[in-house]
Amino acid sequence: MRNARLIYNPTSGREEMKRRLADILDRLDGAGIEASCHATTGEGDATREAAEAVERGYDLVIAAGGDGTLNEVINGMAGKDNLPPLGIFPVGTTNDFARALGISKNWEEYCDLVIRNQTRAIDVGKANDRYFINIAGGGTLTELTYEVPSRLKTMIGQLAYYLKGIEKMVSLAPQELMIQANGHMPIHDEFMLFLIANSNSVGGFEKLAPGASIDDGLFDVIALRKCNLAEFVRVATLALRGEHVHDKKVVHFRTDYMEVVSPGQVQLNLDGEFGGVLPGTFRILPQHLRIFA
Ligand SMILES: Nc1ncnc2c1ncn2[C@@H]1O[C@H](COP(=O)(O)OP(=O)(O)OP(=O)(O)O)[C@@H](O)[C@H]1O
Repeated sequence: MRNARLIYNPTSGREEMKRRLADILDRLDGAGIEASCHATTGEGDATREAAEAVERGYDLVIAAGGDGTLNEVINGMAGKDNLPPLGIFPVGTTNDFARALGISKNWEEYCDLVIRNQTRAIDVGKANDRYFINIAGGGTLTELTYEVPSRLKTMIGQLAYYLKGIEKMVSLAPQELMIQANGHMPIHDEFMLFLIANSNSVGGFEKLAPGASIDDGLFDVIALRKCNLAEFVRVATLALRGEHVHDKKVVHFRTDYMEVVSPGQVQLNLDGEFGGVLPGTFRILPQHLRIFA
């Protein structure tokens, strides 16, 4: 018998977990996995529960929700020793990470994968004292992720960001950044945004970090230098096809550690959530977490 802790957000997406819960528990139980459940009540709850689940020595943890819930669960688990593997039921409005890992939305198939104990180890990013799995970003343009309405994202995916980006560019000021990365010369310039990608699925833009791999022990860093609206439209259009990385306005490199500072106030975005402000140190924890996938 394996014991599991299932942490789910009852409000995620179309409240799917409320309908599915009994069936999921049944299927796991039938295969010798006894799961106890916790329905989250609000912000921060999933983090506390996940940390406790690790401390109490559960054999596995399952997070059910959207990227917000998953980010909270990862923040409760990462950094600890003897981590149990993590399962993900992607029932949120945005499920970028599950998409990046090819995790099935079919709950029966996914239960069977958990039952078979089929896992892969993935890198986890650490930004100052917080963790992320998809992406860390900074610069005014990254605020897009808060501004594009969920419904629009679901309907038209990456096009929603593209359109909002163009709309926002009109009022945007670049920010001065100093970037120091392991294995690279320091860079000091004005940037519209910088992205530190761990996976290649970012807000529906699957080609934003086209070469990023979730288990290579490296971040793919993409930064857009100061540019005007016409240049932005060119780069954004190239980004739809993953060809922006060769543009002269784009800085692209791989690293396992970097520091970013700015004389201005630059907000950080971690997996789509507000993540504090610069200065930031970004470190990769290679293959830190096993995921059922
Ligand atoms: N019971 C609850 N009621 C309201 N909010 C909650 C509850 N439990 C958790 N939350 C919060 O809801 C946030 C979003 O959840 P999640 O990502 O699972 O859903 P989602 O449907 O994908 O949402 P989003 O519209 O943000 O993509 C979480 O970060 C969490 O802080």
